[in-house]
Amino acid sequence: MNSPFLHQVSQLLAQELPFFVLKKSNENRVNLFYQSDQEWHRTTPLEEDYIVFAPFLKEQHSVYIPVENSISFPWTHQKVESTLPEFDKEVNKDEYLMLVNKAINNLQEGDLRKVVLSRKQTIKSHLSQVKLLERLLNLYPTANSYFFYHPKVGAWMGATPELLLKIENTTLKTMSLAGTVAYDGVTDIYWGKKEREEQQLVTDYIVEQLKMTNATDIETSQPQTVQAGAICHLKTDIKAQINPNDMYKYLNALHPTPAVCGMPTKQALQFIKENEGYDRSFYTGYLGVVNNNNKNAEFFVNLRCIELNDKTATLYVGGGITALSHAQAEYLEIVNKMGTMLRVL
Ligand SMILES: C=C(O[C@@H]1C=C(C(=O)O)C=C[C@H]1O)C(=O)O
Repeated sequence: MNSPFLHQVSQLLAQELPFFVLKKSNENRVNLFYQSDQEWHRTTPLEEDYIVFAPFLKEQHSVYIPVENSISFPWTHQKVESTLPEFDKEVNKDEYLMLVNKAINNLQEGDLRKVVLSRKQTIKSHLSQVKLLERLLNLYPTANSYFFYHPKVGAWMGATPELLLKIENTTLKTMSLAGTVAYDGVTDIYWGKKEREEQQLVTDYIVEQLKMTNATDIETSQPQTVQAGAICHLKTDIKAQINPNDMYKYLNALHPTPAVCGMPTKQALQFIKENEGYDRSFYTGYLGVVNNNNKNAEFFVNLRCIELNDKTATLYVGGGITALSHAQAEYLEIVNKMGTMLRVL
């Protein structure tokens, strides 16, 4: 059963040692990586394998965990209560509507074509961190679920549908994920113009960025609907051939994609910094495992995530705004997205 894994996690938390848990989509194993001291590694470790937990802003520090110890445990999914708890939907609502309307004006007039705007909300949480992790893993078997802890940085967890970058020898895989509707039992969805254009913009950007890194044989799939918990997104798979020694070149070229920042990147970043009103920290950053001196690596975008503090959890959610957006609909979208992590709490 799952208790040896959960026991190990609670010991690491009690000892205040940095660790990272990853259960990839549809896998029946959960991987635990941990460090035996409390040092905050701010540069890439010399070890062959390491964890990266990176913030949204490139000027902020990532956290690296050299993989000195790693254990893979079997995970048996168990049914858990998953009703949406009561929560105050009005918190920050007016601020968000104002922010989105300001962005829409800007998008209709200036050079900005898309900007992703988010908000955060802090909620009381009575469950222990280990219990929350157990619920997360049981609730979202098809997501990429993670838990990150570092005594000098804090604890974060999430269930993300978005791959930022996967490198396997000379093959690179990524995806363009944007466009959101509530899932109501069917994935045969008619996507509107706003969503289709917004997602295509992300695909085009990724392909252009890959071309600039000299990746070759770039292939894109047809956009398709994917379900992520109670919502659906539009996704295009992208594949290319690369030189695995240049992993950081590709990572830098892709992050942050217009799926989490906007387009053009510089103007979108400026709009976010000047108007969002808080530091996103690790939300919309990325996380993952690097093996074998960068030859194999996999990074996910840090979405549908929470930051855990003593008895509170801070949820972060956002959505892409374009000139075709309606503020009220965008607000409903982020409320829906909040449901993913609220069901865990
Ligand atoms: C920014 C988030 O999600 C991103 C924005 C999306 C959208 O605007 O439709 C969809 C998927 C993600 O790329 C989030 O969930 O917080």
